[in-house]
Amino acid sequence: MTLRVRDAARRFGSRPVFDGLDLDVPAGTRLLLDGRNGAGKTTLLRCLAGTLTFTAGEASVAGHPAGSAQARRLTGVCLTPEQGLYGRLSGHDNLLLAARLRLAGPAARTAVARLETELEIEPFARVPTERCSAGMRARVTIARALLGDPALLLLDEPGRSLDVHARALLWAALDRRRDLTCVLVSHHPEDRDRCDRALSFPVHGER
Ligand SMILES: Nc1ncnc2c1ncn2[C@@H]1O[C@H](COP(=O)(O)OP(=O)(O)OP(=O)(O)O)[C@@H](O)[C@H]1O
Repeated sequence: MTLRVRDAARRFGSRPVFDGLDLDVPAGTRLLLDGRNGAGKTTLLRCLAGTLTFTAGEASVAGHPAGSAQARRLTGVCLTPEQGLYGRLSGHDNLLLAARLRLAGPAARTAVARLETELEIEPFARVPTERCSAGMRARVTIARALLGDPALLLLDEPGRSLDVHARALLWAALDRRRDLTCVLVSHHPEDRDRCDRALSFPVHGER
């Protein structure tokens, strides 16, 4: 089981966002999170990525507690597609920097080159990301999340800034990685058909 969540809850102050959440997501499954604005989708992704903790309950990635070093190594994260990049560095250098945290020198360069080709980043790969458009930065951020062949990919509205062609590139990249477990937030109706399951927010388990 790539992702397992047990009786998980998150609240902000006294306000519950979700509770009683149980999930079992096998390898290769695509799980869509949907629901209205503010319902808690991003909060769950952040808890799974380990940048936020659950108030109660627990989650694991391939048996490792979410947020642990082992789980983070297995998790590709793209929570803010246009952000989280070093603006003065090019997309290529951002990718290389991230790749070197996961892979040895030559393997890092090879992985970056492959993803630049796959997501057609080469035309703008050497431009500082602060001078790139939102869609260009989103493509670099998605490539960064795919570095090192993660077991779990967390995507928060990846199509927000992508044009039709870039959206097709993203889905083709996911199709090529059939063992990759993907949890994504999307408000695009066609993305529902590309996923195996959906979880609708708000989520409040049985009490
Ligand atoms: N750091 C925070 N402090 C307090 N409340 C927060 C914090 N982060 C999120 N919230 C609240 O938690 C709720 C869920 O937010 P979240 O971002 O998870 O929603 P979402 O389903 O992803 O929404 P959207 O579709 O608009 O992206 C919202 O009411 C939001 O105001």
